[in-house]
Amino acid sequence: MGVVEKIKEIEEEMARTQKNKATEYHLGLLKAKLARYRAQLLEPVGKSGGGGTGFEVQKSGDARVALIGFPSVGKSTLLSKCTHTTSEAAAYEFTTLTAIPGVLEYEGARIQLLDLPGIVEGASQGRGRGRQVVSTAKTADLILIMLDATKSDEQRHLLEIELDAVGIRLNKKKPDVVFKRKTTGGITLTTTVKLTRTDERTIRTILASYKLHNCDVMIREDITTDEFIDVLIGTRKYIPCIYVYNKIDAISLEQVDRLARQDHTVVISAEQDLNLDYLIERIWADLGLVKVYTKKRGAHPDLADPICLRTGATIEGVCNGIHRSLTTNFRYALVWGKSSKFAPHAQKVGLNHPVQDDDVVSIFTK
Ligand SMILES: Nc1nc2c(ncn2[C@@H]2O[C@H](COP(=O)(O)OP(=O)(O)OP(=O)(O)O)[C@@H](O)[C@H]2O)c(=O)[nH]1
Ligand SMILES: [K+]
Ligand SMILES: [Mg+2]
Repeated sequence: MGVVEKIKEIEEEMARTQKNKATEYHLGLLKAKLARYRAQLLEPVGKSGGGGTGFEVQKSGDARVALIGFPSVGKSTLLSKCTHTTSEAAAYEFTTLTAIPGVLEYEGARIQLLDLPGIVEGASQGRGRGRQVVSTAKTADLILIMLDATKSDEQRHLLEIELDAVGIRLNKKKPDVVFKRKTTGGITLTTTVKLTRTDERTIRTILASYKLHNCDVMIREDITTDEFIDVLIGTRKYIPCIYVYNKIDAISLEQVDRLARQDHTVVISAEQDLNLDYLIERIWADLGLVKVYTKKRGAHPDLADPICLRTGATIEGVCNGIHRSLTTNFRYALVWGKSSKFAPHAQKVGLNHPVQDDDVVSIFTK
């Protein structure tokens, strides 16, 4: 039996099994099995297969945002509106056949916006170019799931399933679980909270099914069985996502209102230029970018031209944001703001010092 059939068999068994306390443990086992087979499905077949790889577009700018959606929802129209790049848009499906990058400039940030081919149901299982598209989504710092507001709401769920199947977890934090493999000593399982959505027996069964007989597991959050499996698999990507409903010019105000009230959702019309400024604001906010102001010795900080960096960026990033040569000639930096441990006074720091939003930085060179 091939992997696809095995997956189908497990899914059928799971559908047949009633969900209750008595079956929780058996279902956990099935889920673990399912996750293993799914992972196999995504492994590249042979050397030339490359099933798991995305499009080869160089990352550039401060962050990457990927446009994911069914054909003809308006992805290319949006790219052409928000960037200086033109991506062909047309009324027929699969107009876009490859990844097209554009640059979105906002608040001193240069954000790479990636237009991608439309995907169909089953994309993650290798149908069409879909697998390449969902693999590219994995490289994004933010995913825009683009939906046609005139079409049924089911599209949203179908896309989530495709992204979930390649290990992308949307708008979720990594589960707070510490997992350490060991060579001996058996399993030490500690929990710092009461587990209400899974239980120790299920966790132990899953560990056994992965042949993990020696490890430390510390669970610090009320996780589900699925989340525990994600931790074991370890390659999950936790990516923020905005659901973008396009073509609101073609639906009633009541419908627009209903869509706009959903979480993580922005409603737009790419063609009619409706609400695009708000979408860009939301993209910037959800990327969690950090703005840093530079200051020359004896002068006031330059508030007009901040440097934009990713959360977690360091002084080295600030240097590169000003000029490449600064890193080579770097002596030390002074920082004022949240990242200074002597705030409100400055701290003298090196290249590895992480900066925070609204910091002011002075660089001193040789
Ligand atoms: N009514 C309306 N139509 C739109 C809007 N945005 C795009 N369209 C139309 O939708 C069709 C598809 O647009 P595209 O930008 O090619 O869509 P796409 O998602 O890139 O399509 P593929 O590349 O084929 O996947 C075109 O006929 C556009 O004119 C909008 O805001 N309102
Ligand atoms: K199209
Ligand atoms: Mg397109």
